[in-house]
Amino acid sequence: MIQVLSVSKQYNKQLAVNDLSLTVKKGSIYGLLGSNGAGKTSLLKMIAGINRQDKGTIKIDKQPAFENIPIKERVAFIPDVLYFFPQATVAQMAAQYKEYYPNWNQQRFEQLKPAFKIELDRKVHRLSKGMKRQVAFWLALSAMPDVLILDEPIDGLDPVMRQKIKNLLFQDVAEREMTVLISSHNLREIEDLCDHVGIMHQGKILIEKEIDDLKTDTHKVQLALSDPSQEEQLFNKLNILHQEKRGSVSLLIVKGREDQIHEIIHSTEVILFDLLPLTLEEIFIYEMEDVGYEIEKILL
Ligand SMILES: Nc1ncnc2c1ncn2[C@@H]1O[C@H](COP(=O)(O)OP(=O)(O)OP(=O)(O)O)[C@@H](O)[C@H]1O
Repeated sequence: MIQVLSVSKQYNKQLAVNDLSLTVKKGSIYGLLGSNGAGKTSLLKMIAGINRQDKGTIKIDKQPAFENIPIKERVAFIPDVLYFFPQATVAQMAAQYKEYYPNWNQQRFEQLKPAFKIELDRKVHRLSKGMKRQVAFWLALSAMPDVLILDEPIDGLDPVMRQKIKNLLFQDVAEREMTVLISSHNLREIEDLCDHVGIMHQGKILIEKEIDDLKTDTHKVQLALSDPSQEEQLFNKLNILHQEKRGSVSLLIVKGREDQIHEIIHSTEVILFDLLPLTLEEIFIYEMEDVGYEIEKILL
């Protein structure tokens, strides 16, 4: 479990992380979304125990994260800019990981070989960008971490490899309750992976949601009433996030249980009534509109 409490980080005059709190439960996959410069990398480096926060506390399984060797041995971090030892081959990098991570699983490393199809004697710095990223995943997953922190991990991976890696992550989460924190600019890239999503902006988490709740809780409603004068009274009974009018048809984004929305709307005579699911992207856009932020760029 990752617990971040009131954490701030400043570089010279630049406040990168601003009094931020966040919890990632054991065995869950948390997607941290945010535009360029939102503070994602700064936060992940502190959680990975590489950088120290100026204020607040960061704990992994109740232990402080910063430079805590027993904790770092159970945490794997794949940064946005990858680092491998100069001139090292894949096999040599694996040997280094084996030294560092007590839970390194050589059998798993061998088992994953066909998934990545990269020869062990290849020098990592000569591999393509996407292949380097594959090696980073191969090593991290063979280290059997309890916590996996991924900074923009999908960048440079082809669609087949993205799917393979997503499946491997799901497997580790399901089988041994690995906890995953993953940052991205793009909701679509990670929405099928995460069970929680938080949106970060200017060093703060603006909104944080459990995906299953969101999808069952927010709906798009198209509606036309026989008697339009009853609209206001009806709308007051609904929890409306967004509302627009197209001719005589109202388009509403409504929060609440589907059966309750049906019951409220059918208390009035309707000419047209449709209740449709929303994409996660739409839900965030409407939710953010509700708190007054323009968030579309992060979500597209
Ligand atoms: N080492 C550093 N020295 C000075 N400023 C820094 C340093 N690292 C980050 N910053 C600043 O902190 C802010 C947050 O940067 P950070 O890299 O954490 O954002 P990010 O959300 O990961 O961005 P991106 O999506 O573009 O990678 C930015 O304004 C950045 O310029």
